[in-house]
Amino acid sequence: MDSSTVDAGDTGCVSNLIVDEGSGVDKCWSSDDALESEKSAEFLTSTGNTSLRKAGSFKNLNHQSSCSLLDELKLLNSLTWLKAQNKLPAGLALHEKDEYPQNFERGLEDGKKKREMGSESCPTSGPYTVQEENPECNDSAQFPSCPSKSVKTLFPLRQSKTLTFGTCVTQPSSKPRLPKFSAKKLSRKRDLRRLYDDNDREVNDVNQTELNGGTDNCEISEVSRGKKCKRDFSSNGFREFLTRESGHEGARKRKHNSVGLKSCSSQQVNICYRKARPIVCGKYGELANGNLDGDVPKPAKVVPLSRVLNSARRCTLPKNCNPKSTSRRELKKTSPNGAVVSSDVCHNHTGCGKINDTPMEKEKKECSVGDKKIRKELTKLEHLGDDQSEKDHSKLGGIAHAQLKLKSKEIRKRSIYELTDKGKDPSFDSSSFSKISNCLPAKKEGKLLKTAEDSKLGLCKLSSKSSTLEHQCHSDLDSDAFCCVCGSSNKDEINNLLTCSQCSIKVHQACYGVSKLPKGHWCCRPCRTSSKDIVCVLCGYGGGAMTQALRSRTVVKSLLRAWNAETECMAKNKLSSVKTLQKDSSGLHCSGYGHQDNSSFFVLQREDGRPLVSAVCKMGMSYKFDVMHNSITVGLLDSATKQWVHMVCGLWTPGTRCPNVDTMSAFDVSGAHPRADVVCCICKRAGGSCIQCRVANCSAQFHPWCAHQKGLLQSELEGVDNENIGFYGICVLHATHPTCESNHDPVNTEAGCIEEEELTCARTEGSKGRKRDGFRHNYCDQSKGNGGCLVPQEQLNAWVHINGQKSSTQGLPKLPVSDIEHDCRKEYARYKQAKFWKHLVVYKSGIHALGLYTSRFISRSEMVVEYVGEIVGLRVADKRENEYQSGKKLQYKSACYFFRIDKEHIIDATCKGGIARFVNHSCVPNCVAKVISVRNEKKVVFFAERDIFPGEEITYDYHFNHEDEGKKIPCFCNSKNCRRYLN
Ligand SMILES: C[S@@+](CC[C@H](N)C(=O)[O-])C[C@H]1O[C@@H](n2cnc3c(N)ncnc32)[C@H](O)[C@@H]1O
Repeated sequence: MDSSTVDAGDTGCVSNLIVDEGSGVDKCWSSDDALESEKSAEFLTSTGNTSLRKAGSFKNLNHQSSCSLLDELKLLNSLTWLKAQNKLPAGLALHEKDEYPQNFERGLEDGKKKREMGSESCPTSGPYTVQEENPECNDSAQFPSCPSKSVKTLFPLRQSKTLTFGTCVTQPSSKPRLPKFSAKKLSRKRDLRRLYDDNDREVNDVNQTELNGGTDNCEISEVSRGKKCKRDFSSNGFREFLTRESGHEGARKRKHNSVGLKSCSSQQVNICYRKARPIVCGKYGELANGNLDGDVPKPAKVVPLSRVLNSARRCTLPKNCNPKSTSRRELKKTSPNGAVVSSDVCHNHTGCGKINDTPMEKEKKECSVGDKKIRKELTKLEHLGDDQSEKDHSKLGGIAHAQLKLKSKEIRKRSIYELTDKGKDPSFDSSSFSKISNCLPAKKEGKLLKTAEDSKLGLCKLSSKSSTLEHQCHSDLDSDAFCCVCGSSNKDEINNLLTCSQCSIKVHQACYGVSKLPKGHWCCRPCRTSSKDIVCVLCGYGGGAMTQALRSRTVVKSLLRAWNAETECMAKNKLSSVKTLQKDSSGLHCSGYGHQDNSSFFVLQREDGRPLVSAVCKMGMSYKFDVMHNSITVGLLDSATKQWVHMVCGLWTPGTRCPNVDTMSAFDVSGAHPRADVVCCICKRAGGSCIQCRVANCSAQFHPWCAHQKGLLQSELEGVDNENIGFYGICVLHATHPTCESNHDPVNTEAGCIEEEELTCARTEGSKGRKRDGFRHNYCDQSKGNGGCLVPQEQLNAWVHINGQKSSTQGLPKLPVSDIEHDCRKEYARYKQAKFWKHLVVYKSGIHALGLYTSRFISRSEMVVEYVGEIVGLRVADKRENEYQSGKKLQYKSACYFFRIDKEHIIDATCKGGIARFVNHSCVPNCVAKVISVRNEKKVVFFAERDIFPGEEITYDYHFNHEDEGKKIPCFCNSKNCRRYLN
């Protein structure tokens, strides 16, 4: 049992402390232990990571907070001394009762004795003592980080918390008299405040414990005074100092401040009152005064949020701005000088072309400088071969070409956006589709257009516009050079973008399995084999990069069945129409039904004898005949005909395999299970292999190929060691309106819930609620039929193989890092750099007790906040949960601050945590929580699911496990589609 004392240094927040459980002995250890360099330490500090350190490793402590505390104390001490010497600076008064308390040491001694007698420690006298920055510390002996002895002589600014076996036991401070300064001399206070620099607010401990300890909540303070009061309230001395400074007026104001929602006077800019913390009482969490010692509660003086927002940085929407047109991309575009500026700054530019005020300008500068810095840092990392580096990605092939893919992704995002907007617009035509169909070879574009001519949504229609559209498609193709598989235009010497000399499609070597750069012309496989009119056996569409399909009989049959179902339908109901159509279709005649393996279909023949299969699509009430002549129909009569599959369909369709990992020259599609009755929600055609939208409860199904056209495909690294890649698709609706209610599919509801719950969720009330523990480590089983699939190992091998070959000369092989993962990390770095948490405020919530609000515009997919707290194992979490439930602290009983990050770990933000602990649940949230990995550390990060406007409360879906009646927690999210219960 190690009796090391650990210290919370840094800036007040003991975030992501890792409290592990061992063989009966809980250990606290620091994630900083894993730090390899000073730089990493800095990074962690700036990112608000744990500051716990084992005893003996305090060398690495960030002295910032202990120094600022020290400085404060020194200052007070000095003032006392100065007063004794009659040398107090002019204008500064120090009353006797405010002087440095001489009884402090006695208080310390008392406290120490008590602890020695075991009265305040955990019965098991845990081996570690965790000192929070924020809680008051009354024992300098537990402050090994304080370099100066003077700490020992300081008055009890803090109340310490002993964390033993995962238990927090509050040690009441020996409350000595605290210094009180003249109310007039606020300038001195400013000096003092300077000691508390405008540091990372998120990393401030927002511990809202101590009903009687009176720790203020820095975020609450911020509500009323914006930035001014937000700094380290870890020091009660400082608070007291400020409080008393305000003199009688402060006292008067305190009367109106009993709930403590607002601890800053609205008039006295720099004053924060020391208040009892608000607590959440009762089952539904009514706010109550934290002071339970008989004070008559006074009504809270609640400052209107509008005022808070006004006093916070101004990020108001320009009047003429259309909220819908605020995607980051667009905002960036509208920046008048063309500079890349952060979204909130750009926001002011949107439609207005001017910046409102100087702070905004400053912010803009900060942000763009921040952006630059991040970019620089990332570039540096990339050059250094960091695992996030783009170069490594590119080594792995087009799929992993994150940096430039980002560009292409953004283009896609915009395209989706435009599509959606236009989709709503009756004037929408397929031009948007053509814009994003840039991977279609010019030659084959027309083919796709033809085959999709009857679709109602998105696909180009052969109409009077068709020539224009095709022309547009072609010109898009001319200007862009994107890989047909991954969508990236990136290329490098080891992964070239090849162009087929015949059909002009472009593919990365790695995406198509071309390990050697061909000398001279290169041809794709269908062109090499002179295959004409080929269509993919999985989706029925032509165009794009294809490879051979093996064992395709079943899928072909299914496709034909789907087509034929429509034909049959027509035959039964509209036979006369068929005849009419036949007559109308020059050069065609019907050879009647064909039968093959119990499935029947029309076989139509041209006059020259070439076989055709008819397909009929509904077009309103009439039927239209669409005759196709393609590799599938030809294959009906000639079994030697080669069948083909899109690389994209091969990769994204569950059940396919790639037997030849060297060349990816073929996919075995026999494992795919197309359903003839499933209609693709993008092209509206039945048949082919569809995947389901990855959003839980969404029953939308679509062909991977159709989704690819719209940039709706996603791939992510998964598994504990990122050993798997999950392939997903998202429907247009959820890509553009993530919060939209899904089509409720009763068949898939349960599965959807399981998946969603296992994604990222707050822990349920009660440990036995962890029915389905675990983050999605392995999608193999769960994802089937739910939109996701794991790529078979062979396919992965293909990528790794080609990379391996290259990397033997070019560097270490690395698994591809998905775009999303890369983007998340990049976004995380950007967020930290720009300190975006500064725009978040804690304020009374309409949903429950306190909530987190934004005072700036946050565009969709931006990082909003990180959920920080102590990382504990399940056993510790269970123990704590019991303690919280049975303890005195009411707010712990009624609110859950646990967030499960994976099978074994939970972030407990109950006692120590960041502002994300105030994020309430909503059934229609504006954020989504994701677990991302930053330097091998798991982080829980909230990303905006849609644009969030200043003044909106931040919410996410808790995904609590379902509980039986009686244990249900009513939901007060007030959303239209509220599920009524949290669990
Ligand atoms: C992490 S806390 C959220 C912050 C909390 N409002 C506070 O003031 O500390 C989570 C708890 O808030 C409450 N809560 C959050 N969202 C809620 C909702 N939509 N309806 C009812 N209670 C909610 C639940 O008691 C839940 O256990």
